Amino acid sequence: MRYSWNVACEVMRLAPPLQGAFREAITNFVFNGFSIPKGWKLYWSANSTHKSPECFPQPEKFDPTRFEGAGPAPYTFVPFGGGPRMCPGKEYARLEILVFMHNVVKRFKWDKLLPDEKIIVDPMPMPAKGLPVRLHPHKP
Ligand code: HEM
Repeated sequence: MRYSWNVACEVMRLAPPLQGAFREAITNFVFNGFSIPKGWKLYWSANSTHKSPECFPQPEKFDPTRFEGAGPAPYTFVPFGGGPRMCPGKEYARLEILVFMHNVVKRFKWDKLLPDEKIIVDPMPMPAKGLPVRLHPHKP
């Protein structure tokens, strides 16, 4: 299910379920010309890294092939964070997502009832009206 996971990753790139999180600087350092003192709280943003054209050419384009081969450079695709505090539920989430996708795709064709439904971020991205769909079983 490599392609399915590439599709799921591309969805999480464009709409990361968690926008980012906080860290504390453990030493003084300079980043992009900004001096960050030890002890400062920092916010790392999955959303802005995922939309950077340097990391992801044509960042607004939905393209699961970005994840083929070696895939994105380390620490550019971070829906589950990175480093020692990276999400410990990543593999469980992957299993759940793939099982869900497999069952929906194998059993149903589906239509969105609200084609232009907006996504609201509060603080997680969610379809504004709960994503109502009509399911059509492949085998009635
Ligand atoms: C699509 C699903 C999920 C996404 C996108 C996600 C994302 C994240 C992110 C971005 C972090 C912060 C990592 C960091 O600070 O570097 C995190 C932390 C965490 N996640 Fe998840 N997560 C998901 C599912 C889960 C599941 C299913 C579980 C448990 C069964 C879980 C448990 C945790 C825990 C306990 C932490 C805190 C880890 C720590 O601070 O050491 N997550 N997750």
